[in-house]
Amino acid sequence: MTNKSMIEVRGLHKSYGTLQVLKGIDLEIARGEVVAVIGRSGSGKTTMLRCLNGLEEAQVGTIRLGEHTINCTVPLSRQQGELRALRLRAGFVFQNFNLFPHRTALENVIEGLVIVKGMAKKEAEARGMALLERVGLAARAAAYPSQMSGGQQQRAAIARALAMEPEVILFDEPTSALDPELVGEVLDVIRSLAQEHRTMVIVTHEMNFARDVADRTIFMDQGVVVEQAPSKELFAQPREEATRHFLRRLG
Ligand SMILES: Nc1ncnc2c1ncn2[C@@H]1O[C@H](COP(=O)(O)OP(=O)(O)OP(=O)(O)O)[C@@H](O)[C@H]1O
Repeated sequence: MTNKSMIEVRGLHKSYGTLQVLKGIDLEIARGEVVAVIGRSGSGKTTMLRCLNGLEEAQVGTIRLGEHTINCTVPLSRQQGELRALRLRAGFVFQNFNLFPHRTALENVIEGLVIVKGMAKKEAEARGMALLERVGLAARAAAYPSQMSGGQQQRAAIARALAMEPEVILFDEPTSALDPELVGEVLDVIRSLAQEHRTMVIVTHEMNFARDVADRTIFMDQGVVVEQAPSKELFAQPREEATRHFLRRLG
C-alpha cells in the first residue's frame, strides 16, 4: 500500500445472482487526482463506483478511503461505523440528480449540513448560497427541481455534494441524462473542480472530456480494469486491443 493513495481498492468482486459484474478490481487513486472511468455499457463502471461509497455491497475485496476500510466479505450492516465514515468522505453525484423534489435548490444543498452535520440553519444557508453561486445558480436558490433544467439540477446536485466537504467526489455519468445543449454547463463546473485538484472519479461516456480533463483514464471491460494510463496517452496510444476496439467504435 502506498502512503499517498487516498482510495485503494483490492480484489473487488461483485455478482448479481449468477451474473459476475466485477471480477477482481484493483485500483489506487491519489489525493488530488482526477480519474475518468470509461467502457462499454454493462462493463461494471457504475457498479464499481457505487461500491466505492457503499451504495452497492460487493462480496469480496477491500475498499479503503483514507484511514477507513470496508471489508467486503463482511456484510455492510455489520460495518456501520466505517460505512458512515466512507459516505461522509465520498460525495456522490448521480446520473439523475436525485434532488428532493419538494425542496428548493438551496434546501437541497443544505439538507446534509443541517441534518447530518448539525450545522445551524443560518450558517448552512450562507454556505449553501456561496456554493450555488459557485455553480452559477445563485439566482435559482428558491427554485424547485421541477422548475429547473436538467443542467441546473445537476449543478445543484454538485453544490449539494460540495457542501459536505467530501475528500473525494464520485460522478456517475453526470451528463448522460441531459439534453446535448446542457452538457457543457455541467462539464464546465466539473472542469473547474478539476482545476482545484479535487480528488474525483468520473464515470463518463464523454471521451473528449475524459481525455482533456482527467489526469488518468481507466478502461473497464467485462468487470475488469483492462488498461489505465495518463489520459492523453490512453487515448493517443491505447496498448490493449480491447481498448483500441472500444475507441475505434466511438471514432
Ligand atoms: N441491481 C442490479 N441487479 C441486477 N443486475 C444489475 C443491477 N445493476 C446492474 N446490473 C447489471 O450489471 C452489469 C453492469 O452494470 P453497470 O451499470 O455497472 O455497467 P456500466 O458499465 O455502468 O454500464 P452503463 O454505461 O450502461 O451505465 C450489467 O449487466 C447490468 O445489467
